[in-house]
Amino acid sequence: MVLRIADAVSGGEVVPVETAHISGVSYFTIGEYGVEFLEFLASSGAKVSILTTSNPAAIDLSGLLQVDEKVVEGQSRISKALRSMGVSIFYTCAPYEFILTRPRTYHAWAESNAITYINTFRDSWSDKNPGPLALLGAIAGFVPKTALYTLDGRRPTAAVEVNIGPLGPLEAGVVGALIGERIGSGVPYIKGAVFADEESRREFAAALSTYSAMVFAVVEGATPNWRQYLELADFRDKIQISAEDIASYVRDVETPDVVYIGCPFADLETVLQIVAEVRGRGPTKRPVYISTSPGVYKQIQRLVEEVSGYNVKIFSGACLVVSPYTRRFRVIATDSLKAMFYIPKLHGVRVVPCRREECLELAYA
Ligand SMILES: C[C@@](O)(CCOP(=O)(O)O)CC(=O)O
Repeated sequence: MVLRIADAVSGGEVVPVETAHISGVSYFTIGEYGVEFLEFLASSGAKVSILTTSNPAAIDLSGLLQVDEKVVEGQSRISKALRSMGVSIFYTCAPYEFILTRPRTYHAWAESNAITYINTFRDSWSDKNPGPLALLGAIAGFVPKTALYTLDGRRPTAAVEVNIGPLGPLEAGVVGALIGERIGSGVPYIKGAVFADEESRREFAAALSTYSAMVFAVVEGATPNWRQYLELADFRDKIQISAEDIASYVRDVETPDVVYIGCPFADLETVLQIVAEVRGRGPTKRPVYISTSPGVYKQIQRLVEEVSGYNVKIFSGACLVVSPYTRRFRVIATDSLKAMFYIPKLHGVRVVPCRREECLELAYA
């Protein structure tokens, strides 16, 4: 099947890949037909031939997100099928946290934030493979050699100037979304962007690829080999992003029912910062939900228990984008542009943006 797809999209050429990461493994997003597809592959004896990880599921590791029995059952069928194919069911949207991909190595990843992260901040090469293709590629060990697996296909096409100072997670997300919306396709070459921390890099990568089809940007001074990319550049577009552009994106904040941090999954530092803040201030008035990766979660289990008494709910392996649990809320405040995009579409719940500090203020308001 991979060869047939390659005939259609890459002139029959394929590229061997070191790792795969599949998306579309939540019963909420793939439903019955998706489960049947996975069960069909598993029952045919298919096995992955490379390290393959999976995106978040509809249910978290400790059962904090209570969902219908039907979803529990569907999710467990998905896990069973994935496990029998040899997929590492370490449900995370941030596999780059523990798979330290090297520059100029090939990968078949399907989750757009993760692809954009490794392409942009590591110059590791992955195109956006649809979930089923990433899985088929994991079994075959190769995927179609589409443009992003070639140097020519990674040639920057748009010059972007961002002179705003260090970008925190919300600003980084807005910059990603604005570049995505204004350019739409091609490869942006970004000058002047400084990311305040790891969370900001994650939010930028997630927003760029949520608000456009782009999964690679060259960030001057940050992307490995950026000088070579600059030499190759063939700029057709030129845009500037200003502090005013960012301000106009972040509208007045409506009072939320809950605050949500962790789309993409929050890194350890972010979790620890929030924990320190609530330890100092005491229980929040509105619940704060934080999704993080199973790896981080396992390291901080004692803290998770401690802050649950402060109305802070840290969970892992699932997120509020792919879990139907989200539907019980009316308004969610978040610093994630990706959550802002998907939650209203998938769950019909309103989402308002806030900087991390403002989000916490809202939790205490
Ligand atoms: C809901 C989901 O499709 C989010 C969108 O992912 P992406 O940004 O298109 O990779 C993820 C998933 O189903 O695993």
